[in-house]
Amino acid sequence: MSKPVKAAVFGAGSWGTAFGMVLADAGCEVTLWARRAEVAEAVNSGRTNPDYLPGFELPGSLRATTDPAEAAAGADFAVLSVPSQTLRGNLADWAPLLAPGTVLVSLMKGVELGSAMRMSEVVMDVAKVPAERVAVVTGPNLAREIAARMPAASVVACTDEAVAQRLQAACHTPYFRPYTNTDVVGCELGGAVKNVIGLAVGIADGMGLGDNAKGSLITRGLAETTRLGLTMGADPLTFSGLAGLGDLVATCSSPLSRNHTFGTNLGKGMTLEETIAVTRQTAEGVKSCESVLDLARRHGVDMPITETVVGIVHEGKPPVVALKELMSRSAKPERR
Ligand SMILES: NC(=O)c1ccc[n+]([C@@H]2O[C@H](COP(=O)([O-])OP(=O)(O)OC[C@H]3O[C@@H](n4cnc5c(N)ncnc54)[C@H](O)[C@@H]3O)[C@@H](O)[C@H]2O)c1
Ligand SMILES: O=P(O)(O)OC[C@H](O)CO
Repeated sequence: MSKPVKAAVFGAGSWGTAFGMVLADAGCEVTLWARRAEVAEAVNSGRTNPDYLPGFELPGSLRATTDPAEAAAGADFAVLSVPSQTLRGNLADWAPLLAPGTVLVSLMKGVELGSAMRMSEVVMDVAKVPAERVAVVTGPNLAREIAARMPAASVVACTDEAVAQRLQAACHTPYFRPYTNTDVVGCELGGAVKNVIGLAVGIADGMGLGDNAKGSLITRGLAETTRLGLTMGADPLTFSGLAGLGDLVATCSSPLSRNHTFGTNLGKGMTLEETIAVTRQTAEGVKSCESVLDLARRHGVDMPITETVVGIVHEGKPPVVALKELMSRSAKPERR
């Protein structure tokens, strides 16, 4: 009998815990690193994570620890699931603990502020590993639905298809269907920009702008994501797949999305401070809208919806003013 695949999941928030369940259900030996002892204790003795996934029973084979060395020991995959803006600092501590063959897997959907790096680039930079040792999991994967073992498809991306296939096998369950993709750039951009578009759609929903506005924002959001992706060397077909359209649809239509909900609260008239105060989990688009816009400007790409979101979230622009500006941009052909 072959020995079970070992996975370390760093980050016991909603997605780290839910993806840890997926890996455990797929037959992996999973150790979850939690920042707080009470979270590790709840996972180990109560099989729950009440702070992030209340009401879900975790598999007995999912163990937790606060010791990163214990989690990292012998891991085939080191799965990273912390907020994008803290990854660099966290990974600097964890990378020395990993064995030379460990594949680093990013679950994160953000772009680093300041450097405008995608998460796989931050991983390569900090852990000093080549692209073939870094994989990305992305797609329409709302953590609470996955934790309820509701059906979902996903994308496992790595420049080395054999590595993507190994990870695919390690996380394939009857309810979680991962597809491989070698377009890491496109997959990561799809995940990061959909959070920004999710904010925009949430704002529109909060303002009561209707479903035509929602459809228009999703479609034009995908257009600006694709424009950026093409300039950065991504495969345009990635954006009509799970990492692009699939994730946009899930995020922009679900009350479970933190980005969508954050936007809805802003659109209803809450201030930024009030919205932050009621948001208990990571809404990546709030910070990444600025780094995505930075990335777009570095590549000379026009991203009007992203720019509008930055205006509302970071520059105090009232949503009604931002809407007027967006709608009064000069007329143009759809495909340019
Ligand atoms: N929740 C989802 O449905 C979902 C699905 C797909 C992808 N993602 C992505 O996964 C990533 C993680 O999101 P999440 O939903 O698990 O977030 P979360 O807010 O639920 O959990 C974040 C985790 O990171 C930890 N953390 C926060 N600051 C930290 C720090 N400075 N150092 C170390 N740990 C820290 C928290 O304790 C928590 O365990 C994000 O990039 C998100 O976009 C989330
Ligand atoms: O809750 P959100 O907005 O971070 O979205 C979660 C996932 O990325 C959906 O695929």
